[in-house]
Formats: sequence, C-alpha cells, structure tokens
Amino acid sequence: MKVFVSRRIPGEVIRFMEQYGLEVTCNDSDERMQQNDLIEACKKADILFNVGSADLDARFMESCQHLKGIVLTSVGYDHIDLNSATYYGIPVSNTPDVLSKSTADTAFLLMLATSRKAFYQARQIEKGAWKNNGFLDELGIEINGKTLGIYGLGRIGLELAKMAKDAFGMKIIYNNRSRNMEAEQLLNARYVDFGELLSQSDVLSVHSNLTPETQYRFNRDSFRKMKKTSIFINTARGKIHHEPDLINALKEGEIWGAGLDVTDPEPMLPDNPLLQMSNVCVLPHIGSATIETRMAMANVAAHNIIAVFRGEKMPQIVNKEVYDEVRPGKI
Ligand SMILES: NC(=O)c1ccc[n+]([C@@H]2O[C@H](COP(=O)([O-])OP(=O)(O)OC[C@H]3O[C@@H](n4cnc5c(N)ncnc54)[C@H](O)[C@@H]3O)[C@@H](O)[C@H]2O)c1
Ligand SMILES: O=C(O)[C@H](O)CO
Repeated sequence: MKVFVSRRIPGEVIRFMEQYGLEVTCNDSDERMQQNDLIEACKKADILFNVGSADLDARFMESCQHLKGIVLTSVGYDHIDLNSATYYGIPVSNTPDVLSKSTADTAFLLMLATSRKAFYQARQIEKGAWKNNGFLDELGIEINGKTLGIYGLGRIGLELAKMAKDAFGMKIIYNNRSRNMEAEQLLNARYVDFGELLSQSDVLSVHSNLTPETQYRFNRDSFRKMKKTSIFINTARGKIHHEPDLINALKEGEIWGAGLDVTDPEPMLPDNPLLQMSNVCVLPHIGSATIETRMAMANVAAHNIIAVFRGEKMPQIVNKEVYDEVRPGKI
C-alpha cells in the first residue's frame, strides 16, 4: 500500500510505517502544496498523510476518489470537504487530545502576555526604545481572580479552564453546544448564554471549531457587548472573529486587548494594524507546535494509516458514517 505525505514529518514516523511494509513517499518540503500537485501525487498513492492546511475540497475528492483514507495532522477539519470524502467512501481521521494541552498553554500564554502588553514591551527593547517608563505608562491589567469566559468548552477549552483556575483562581463561565458536566463539577464552571458570556467575561477565550454557525460569531455587535476592560483570545480559527471589527473595537476602546494565535487571513500581513497595537499579541498559529505534540500528532496519523492497511476502522475517524452499510455515494 502506498502512502503520500504532503510535507516533512519526523523520519521515525516514516520508518514506523515502512516497518509494516507500507511504501512511503514524502514531499520533502515545509510548504503547502498547490492543489494540482497534491492531486497528481495522490493519484500514485492509496492513502494521503496530509500535513497542515491544504485544499481538500470537492474537486480534490473527485480527482482522488480512489483513496483508501486521508489522515490529517490537526484536530480541526474545516479545510476538508467531509461530505465529499464520505460520498466517495474515503475515511478521514484527525488528531484530537494529543494537542489539547499545548494549545491551551498557548491560550494561557496569550492571556498573560496580552494582559501585560508583553509583546509590545519586547518590541520597544528591540527598537532601542527601552526607557524608564513613567509610573503610569503602558500599564497592564491583572487577571487574578477575574472571570474567564470560554466559547466552546471542549477538550482544549477545558484544559485552559483548569490552568486558569489553578494558576489565577479565575472564575469560569462558558457557552457551548451542550453542558460540560466535567467542567461544572471539577471547576465549578457555569454555563451562560452567549450574551452573558460577552458581558461577564474579563477574558473571553475562543475554543470552538469553525462552522457556518461560529464563523464571524465575534463581530462589531459582540465586541460592543464585552467589557471595555476585557481581553479577547482566539486560538481556534481566525474566521470565528471578524478581523476588521476586532481592529475597530480595539481602536474604539470597546475591549481592552486581544491575543491571537489564529488570524484571518493567515499568514497575517505585516502591515496589519493589530501588529502595531501595544495591547495586542499575535502568534503565527503555533498552538500545537512543540516537539512532543507534533511527534504525537504524527504518530496518531500513522496509527490511523496502519488501521486502514489492516482493513480496520480508523481509531480517530471523523466521518464515521463512511463505515455505514448504506450511505450516499459511490456504490
Ligand atoms: N491554534 C492551534 O494551533 C489549534 C490547535 C488545535 C485546535 N485548534 C482549534 O481548536 C478547535 C477546538 O479543538 P478541540 O479539540 O477543543 O475541539 P472540541 O470539539 O473538543 O471542542 C470544540 C467545542 O466547541 C463547541 N461548539 C461548537 N459549535 C459551537 C457553537 N455554535 N456555540 C458554542 N460552542 C460551540 C463544541 O460544543 C465543543 O465543546 C479546533 O476545531 C481547531 O479549530 C487550534
Ligand atoms: O486544528 C488544529 O489542530 C490546528 O489548528 C493545526 O492545524
């Protein structure tokens, strides 16, 4: 069975797959492949090991409908047309859980860094502008004992809530598609509607997946309802906030600050006004970017390939209906 890997991954993981007799071809680059090049490569493979973002849309699925599986190295799967994959009977897996803590760490980092204007202060030093700041110059704000509001209290949101409660004694409120009883029992988290999440959060951190419902959920109207002393954090997907509205909200003082690991578009252009603001911290989508987490993600992806090779169901299957006896699509 032939596997095509779309970007560089650890050699150990390639060798792990080859031990099973899999023939692995790897695009030895860190760059995102053009869709036509990816299609051509996949035409010579049975399984796609997709690394990072890619155009896995209906056109890709139709062109590569022979694939026996697609494994993703991400927990988010908004970059793949899942309905088309299911239509052609292609199982898709993702990498949940193994990256929850590292991504929550990133949200925690952004919460703290933004509250202290840390990235701006560091830039001042680099520019040779370190001066004995006035007693009241560029002050930060405290988060100890404040209220952390989580939009989308799932795996990552729960990890952040645990850290925030343990480290800063923060009170946890959340809005979610369903109640999270573990968070309520463990952390005394309180479920609130979206309006109360906006009005009561001192820090509001976004951890939902990107769906038609969550797209641009944080916009002009939302930011106006947040506290003027609040911090907005997004480590989920850039399109969950409306970026021009976020910029205006910060310029108008409708919210105090923002910390982003995801932006819209990505990469963020260097002339983006957010990068000039002292109360904004931006990271380049590095939530899962640690040695341990990326190795774990690659291993999860490889194990899902081995499952396909063995004729078994993918352990981290995303479109489980692909295994249904009767499903719309290819007979
Ligand atoms: N910055 C990064 O590098 C990075 C890393 C990993 C994940 N992510 C993003 O984080 C997201 C969450 O990952 P996860 O493992 O915690 O997923 P998850 O499925 O465990 O949690 C997502 C939560 O969002 C909630 N949700 C969905 N739609 C909602 C809505 N309309 N209103 C309120 N809540 C809603 C769900 O109920 C769920 O609890 C991923 O989908 C991905 O986009 C980013
Ligand atoms: O969804 C994820 O896992 C991250 O955003 C990496 O793509």
